[in-house]
This record gives sequence, C-alpha cells and structure tokens, in this order.
Amino acid sequence: MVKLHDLEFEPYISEEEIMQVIDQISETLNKDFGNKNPVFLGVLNGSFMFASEIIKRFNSDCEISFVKMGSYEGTETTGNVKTLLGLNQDLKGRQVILLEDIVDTGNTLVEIDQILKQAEVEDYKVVTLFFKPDAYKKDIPVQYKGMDIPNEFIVGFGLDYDGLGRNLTQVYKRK
Ligand SMILES: O=P(O)(O)OC[C@H]1O[C@H](OP(=O)(O)OP(=O)(O)O)[C@H](O)[C@@H]1O
Ligand SMILES: Nc1nc2[nH]cnc2c(=O)[nH]1
Repeated sequence: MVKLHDLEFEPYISEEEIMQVIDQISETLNKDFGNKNPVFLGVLNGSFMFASEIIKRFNSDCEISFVKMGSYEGTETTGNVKTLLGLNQDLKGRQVILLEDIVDTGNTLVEIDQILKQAEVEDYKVVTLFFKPDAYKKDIPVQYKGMDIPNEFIVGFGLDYDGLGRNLTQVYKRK
C-alpha cells in the first residue's frame, strides 16, 4: 500500500508484467518501423518512463522528441487539454510514433492529432502502455495497446496523483 497526499493506493500491475508488455510492444515496433527512421514523440510528463523503455529496445535508426500536455487535476480530467510545450522539431513528411503512458478519455489524443496534422507528418501511429476501453470516446485509432484496464484511476510508472507517484516502478490503483 502507498499513500499519496490524501489517498491510499494498492498494488495493481507488477513491474514484471509491465516489462513483459513493453517487450511485446517493442518486438512489434522493431518489425513495423525497423527501416523507417521514425520519430518517437513522447507525451510528457507521464510517458517519460515508458518512452525510455521503448526507445532502449528499438534497434534501428530513430529520433526522439517530446511534447508536454496536461489536463488532469487530482484524479479527474478537466476536459481542457493544454499544450504546455509544443513541437520543437520539423516533422513534415516524417513517420511519427506517439508514445503515451495511458489513453483514457482520448481528450489528449484529439489535441495531439491536430498538432500532428498541422505539422504535416506523413503518418503517425499511437502506442500506449495502458488503455481504458470503457472511457475512450473518440474516433482516433490507437494501433498499439499494451494493456486494457478498467476505468479506475492508477498511479506509478510515470503516472501521478497531483504530482506524486511517478517514480513508483509498478502500478497501483485506488484502494
Ligand atoms: O485520454 P485522456 O483522458 O486525455 O488522458 C490521458 C492523458 O492523461 C495523462 O496526462 P495528464 O494530463 O495527467 O498530464 P501528465 O502526463 O503531466 O500527468 C496521461 O499522461 C495522458 O497524456
Ligand atoms: N495518474 C493517472 N493519470 C491519468 N490520466 C488519464 N487517466 C489517468 C489515470 O488513470 N491515472
């Protein structure tokens, strides 16, 4: 059990399970993008740990960039996704692999979709470690999903509750 601010969280997904899922995703990404010199685009803050593990396992040429988006306060989305740090690299004509720690309502994805279309990328695919099928209400395809999870608030492995918990190496859910 861990306590973050006022809330208690219990162990939910082990580090071992997370690494197995990351190995599987990486195998597919190596097959699908091996000779394409893709740009991995991580969505900060939450994706930093996942992005690091994926990029370490990619065996061919690639580039790495980040954007920083934010919309959650406490355990709820505000519904208002802010671009806190935008693209700082020309992605025109590039193959982009978007790296998300979690796709929940899809609000963040909709915002990034606009950013990538405006940047005139050749194509982009979405990779997410966690996906909440019961919460996702958007049409943007999510091609690579590590793990489907129920509609519950989780922390750890990059995901926070009001700033705390990102450093936890496994995932916890609300008790
Ligand atoms: O599908 P959605 O409902 O939009 O939720 C997904 C987003 O929520 C989290 O980011 P958050 O806004 O909490 O910012 P953070 O990554 O800095 O924690 C997470 O990292 C995703 O980017
Ligand atoms: N920490 C955290 N951030 C999120 N952003 C969207 N869904 C979640 C969640 O379940 N936990």
